[in-house]
Amino acid sequence: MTRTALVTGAASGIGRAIALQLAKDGYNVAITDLSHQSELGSQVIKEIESLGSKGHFIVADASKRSEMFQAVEETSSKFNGFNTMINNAGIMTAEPLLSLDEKRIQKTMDINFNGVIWGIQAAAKEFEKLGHGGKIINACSFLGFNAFPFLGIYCASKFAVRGITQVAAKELASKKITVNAYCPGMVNTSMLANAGNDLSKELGLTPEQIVSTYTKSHITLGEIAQPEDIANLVSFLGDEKSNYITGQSIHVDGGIVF
Ligand SMILES: NC(=O)c1ccc[n+]([C@@H]2O[C@H](COP(=O)([O-])OP(=O)(O)OC[C@H]3O[C@@H](n4cnc5c(N)ncnc54)[C@H](O)[C@@H]3O)[C@@H](O)[C@H]2O)c1
Repeated sequence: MTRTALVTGAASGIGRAIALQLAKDGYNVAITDLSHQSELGSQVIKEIESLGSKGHFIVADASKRSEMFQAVEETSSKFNGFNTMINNAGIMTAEPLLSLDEKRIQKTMDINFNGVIWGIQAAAKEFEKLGHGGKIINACSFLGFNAFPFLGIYCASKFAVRGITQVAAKELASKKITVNAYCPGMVNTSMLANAGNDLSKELGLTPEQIVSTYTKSHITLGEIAQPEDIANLVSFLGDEKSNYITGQSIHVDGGIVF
């Protein structure tokens, strides 16, 4: 039977690469993103279809519980099944700790952390309704293990994703659901470009200098990742070859050493 996946925040970046990889793997792929990304989302669906798979774009805000439940239900009914949930949507927040305000903390946690919880809840309930287990895969980061100055709330949100991934794996094991996370390092997406711009003033370096300095000093393989590098790990975590892996937050970062 054809497997079905839902990937959140997949109109661009790592989510798009995951959606395309899963299409190559033969999945039906639904993707979500925010309404202003609809055009890009529709393009991703065309790319999925050109790979011979079925795609479906859903406008849904990952930080809204009801929209995540609706997106999962829509995916399941559209493709008559549902096996794999990828909680990918996330935002970067660069701000000195001492000037972080409630709004920025709330927004970052709402998307990066609460969004993962809504995705876990919605997927687990749907798997249960369908009478089988499934796979849940969350976006963490090397910053779910390491502190980086001026990225405090982003780091905290990713430490939290790592924690909830372990808890969810324990709570959902009896339902035959595995829960894991991918932890990219620096990946060539708009998020990295924006982070470079935002950190430029704080670190006194140009965005290009930030990336090249940290690449040289911290990345064993000496280069940043492409989104496809992350998608390859997610492809494995979605496959039955990874059935005995759960609760893990797995590095895919070119060997980042802090
Ligand atoms: N790029 C990196 O270097 C890097 C490193 C480690 C972890 N990550 C994580 O990987 C994930 C993807 O990152 P990326 O680099 O592709 O980011 P990106 O900014 O390039 O793309 C993120 C996508 O998510 C969408 N999105 C944002 N908020 C959303 C919301 N509330 N609901 C639905 N969609 C939303 C955006 O519109 C965009 O299409 C994120 O969780 C990020 O924290 C990225």
